[in-house]
Amino acid sequence: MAAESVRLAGPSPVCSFNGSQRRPAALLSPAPFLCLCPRASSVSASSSQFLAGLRLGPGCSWRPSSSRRRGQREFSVFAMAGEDGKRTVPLKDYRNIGIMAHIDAGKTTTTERILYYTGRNYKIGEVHEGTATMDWMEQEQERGITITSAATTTFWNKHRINIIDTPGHVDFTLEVERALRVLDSAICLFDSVAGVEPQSETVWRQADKYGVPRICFVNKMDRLGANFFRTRDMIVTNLGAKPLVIQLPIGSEDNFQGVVDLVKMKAIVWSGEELGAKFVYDDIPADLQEMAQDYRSQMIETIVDLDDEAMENYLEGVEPDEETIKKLIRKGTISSNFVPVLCGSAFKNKGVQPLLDAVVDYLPSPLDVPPMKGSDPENPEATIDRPASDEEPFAGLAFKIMSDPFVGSLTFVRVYAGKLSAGSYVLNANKGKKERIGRLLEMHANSREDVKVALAGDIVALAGLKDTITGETLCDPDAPILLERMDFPDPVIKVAIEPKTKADVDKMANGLIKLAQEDPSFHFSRDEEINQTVIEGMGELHLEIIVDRLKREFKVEANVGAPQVNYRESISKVAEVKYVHKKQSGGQGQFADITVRFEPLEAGSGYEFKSEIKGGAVPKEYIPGVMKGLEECMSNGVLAGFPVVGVRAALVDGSYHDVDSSVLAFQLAARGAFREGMRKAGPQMLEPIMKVEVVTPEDHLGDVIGDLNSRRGQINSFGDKPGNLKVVDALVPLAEMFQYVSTLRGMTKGRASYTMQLAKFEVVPQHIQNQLAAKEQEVTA
Ligand SMILES: Nc1nc2c(ncn2[C@@H]2O[C@H](COP(=O)(O)OP(=O)(O)OP(=O)(O)O)[C@@H](O)[C@H]2O)c(=O)[nH]1
Repeated sequence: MAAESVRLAGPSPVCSFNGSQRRPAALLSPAPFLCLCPRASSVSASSSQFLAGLRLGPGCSWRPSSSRRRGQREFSVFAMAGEDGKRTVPLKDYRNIGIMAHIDAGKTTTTERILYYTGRNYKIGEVHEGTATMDWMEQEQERGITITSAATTTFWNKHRINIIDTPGHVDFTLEVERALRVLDSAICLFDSVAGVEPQSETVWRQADKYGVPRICFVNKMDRLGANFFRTRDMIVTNLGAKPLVIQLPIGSEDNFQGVVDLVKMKAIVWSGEELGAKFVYDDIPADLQEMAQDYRSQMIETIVDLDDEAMENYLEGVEPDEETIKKLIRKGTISSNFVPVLCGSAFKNKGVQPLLDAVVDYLPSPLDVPPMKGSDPENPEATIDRPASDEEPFAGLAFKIMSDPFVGSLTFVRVYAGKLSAGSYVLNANKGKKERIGRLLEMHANSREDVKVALAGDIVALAGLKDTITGETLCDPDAPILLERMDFPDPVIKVAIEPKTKADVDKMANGLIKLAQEDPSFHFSRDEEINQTVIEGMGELHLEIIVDRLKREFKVEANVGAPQVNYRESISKVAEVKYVHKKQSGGQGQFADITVRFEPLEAGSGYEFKSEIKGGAVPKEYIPGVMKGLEECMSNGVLAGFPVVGVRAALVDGSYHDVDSSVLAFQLAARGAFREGMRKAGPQMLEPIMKVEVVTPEDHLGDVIGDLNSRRGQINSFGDKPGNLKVVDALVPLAEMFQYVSTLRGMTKGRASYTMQLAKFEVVPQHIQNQLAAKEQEVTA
């Protein structure tokens, strides 16, 4: 039987309740409130008994949710928008944050602590035990990795914090991309032993792209080889960022005790009791005083630069007070002048509460970031600003679709402005279609609570949408706005997949459609001629998870082929072709005459079309036919049928026939021009080249390098890591990296590890191009 206890978890106004005998008398400000009932049967009785007579403060309401956890039921009483749809937490007290880092830096572990100290969870879920709330997918729990970003909401010091925990593995980079697109700021985590790792660099650049202000948390200070200052230096050298050290570690490795808070000039020390919920402010240890003074001076010199008055006072010998220091750190963080750096050990429950304080103190609310920009769907040239306010017309972005066994599918939406009510109609501005909002749900990983209204700044899941896909805008039908679309990475690998039995055929098609709706970085296609389905994704792990989900969620047994690289085709020189499509068979004939110039574009670009037609040589109404014909061919290059990139096609001249010309005739002419033009323009195949980092004990260094060389690898640099480890940086074609994980394991007895990510596309060596082209001819013969 559960203990009869009421526990105040952390300094925020949050209570957890275990058992049903005692409860606090009042819930005075919006806060999550948990009631844990040990047996499902006692749930309704205990929750209503427990809640009866609970005094509620202004704007507070409660709603039971019923998520089942390990034989218990959990009820959360969660005050959000009041029942009347009025705001309970001012927008200035919202923080929409992401947690991002290299694989295994401790994102999920830190999020679990955040949920515990804020009272959202009544106990800490551990990644390695498969009990982390945020890693709710079976595959995540088994593998101890995050695959899909999970959203949750919690409260700290009366601030509402919406959190998205993102995956670190590069195969799931889309999840990071979409989270950054809709969040206002981020915590960037580092492993204090490894420092800034390759995937931290990638997510950092992604955050730069979206202009997301961030704070850094140097985690794992308890690990052997932990080095706060080395990580700080790597933030400068590897990320080109300006760190602002606002905490120093007290001890490290086994002796890590807490942090020096350079703003308050106090030590914060955890005794290890109550899973880190208890900590004390103390004097700075004598041996750290000089260093603390030094770092505080550096911090103050950096921040007074942002304010003339503070600078003047400082030059006259007056230090800013605590309030001014916080105000200036906030200003510099939001304007991305610097990144505050904190430290701790999430696993040993040290440093997380000050990290939450920093989120509240330094990261922006939706009011502190520039208003959302969009365009008028009727007139794409006209830009519209939609400031974060409940009074503005509703505008939100669908950033994630998740299939759900109970409600079909859930569409995650960031509300930028206005109000969204369950049962109302919104406009999908991309499709020009109205959608009805069935249910509005506030998500806590995979459990949910129904809400009636969502307001500016909220992240909610909508049930019942029919046509909306990731990246589309939902808005007030009376005030249409089109928000900027999201970018999706193109798949780099593919495998053939075949259902094992006839019964699996339809189930597989259905499963693939659902999975592709959820994940825009996953594609599939079916070639009826050779009766083959091909799935494409970001890496071996990505496709492995897709196949596993097909099996578990859609009960599809399938045979999977060997992975293959998704090559691209491009051209190396300019070529111009004239193509005449002419057919005369009885009645009306077909006539289209076009001249198209094909030009190579710079690496990394896609396909562009432009018309240089003058004097109506090709009438306007036929030009879409040319565009369509060329576009259709772009997915199927002339060498081996791979997608074509880096090409501009310019329609430069042509002629038509008054009776026999049609859009279709121009479309067919464009296809012919493509086939001829691409062959003349020096077609070539491109392959993905991966940036590979291998960390290996020194005694296996020779084997690792020899093996990389045999994979057409180009070794770029060597480095050292604590623990007598060597780091090898290399560029290797993806085609040579399949199953590398098992080779490396075998070669080094499991002591080496590696990460890789896409660096660029490069021309495939001629002999391999010939092999690929020959293979394609065999398949199509
Ligand atoms: N010693 C130590 N281990 C930690 C700390 N934080 C996390 N870990 C461990 O590191 C491993 C990875 O932690 P996660 O929280 O899953 O890391 P993650 O960044 O969410 O990983 P992905 O989502 O898979 O990228 C787990 O075994 C954790 O228990 C820490 O502060 N100290």
